[in-house]
Amino acid sequence: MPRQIDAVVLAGGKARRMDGDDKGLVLLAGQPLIVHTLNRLKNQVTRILINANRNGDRYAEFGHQVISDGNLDFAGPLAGILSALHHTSAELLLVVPCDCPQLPEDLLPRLLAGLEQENAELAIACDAQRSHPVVMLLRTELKQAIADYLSTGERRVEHWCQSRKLAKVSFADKPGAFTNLNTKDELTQWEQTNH
Ligand SMILES: Nc1nc2c(ncn2[C@@H]2O[C@H](COP(=O)(O)OP(=O)(O)OP(=O)(O)O)[C@@H](O)[C@H]2O)c(=O)[nH]1
Repeated sequence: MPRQIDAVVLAGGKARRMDGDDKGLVLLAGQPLIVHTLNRLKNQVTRILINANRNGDRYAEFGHQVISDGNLDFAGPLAGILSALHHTSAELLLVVPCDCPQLPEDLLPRLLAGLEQENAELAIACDAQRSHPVVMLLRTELKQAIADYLSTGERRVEHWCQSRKLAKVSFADKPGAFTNLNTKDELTQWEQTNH
């Protein structure tokens, strides 16, 4: 039987560098930023959750279930991942941020291949420069481990990833695939380069 894999798009941050505007909803080339990300994901998984801590009604218009961090509001991306793990019965969860408009369309199969080859608990994406720990595929059985980590007051997603059996999957052949947009200037620059 094929594996069930759900995805969560993290849009639950404070977006301070975006002047506090809700990052998933800022417009890029005429569409909310998260729509670019959703378009990259929609052919890769059957079910997508959107994790957002404000403007839930707006996010619901995109046609996917919206979840918040609950009582862990704004505790960082791991809190969003934990919330998604509470809302899935899938075996694996694909995690992406809302601000990466050029995510690879073969993200899932490549992360899955890396995870299986190394019999890892989670696989994170890397490019030629660095790792991107909020672009990951993880086994949902890690839910308790994340809850335990957060309950100690720790928040660091990369630190947590390093503490588990981790596969790093290279996308060095796709420069710019994980370009993320954090400021209004970066949105403008991206529009000028890509349109
Ligand atoms: N659920 C949830 N997601 C978060 C939280 N903080 C960051 N994220 C998400 O994690 C991804 C990377 O976040 P950053 O860009 O580092 O943080 P940000 O809050 O969005 O932006 P800055 O405040 O400008 O750093 C984005 O998709 C965020 O929406 C949080 O507290 N909860």
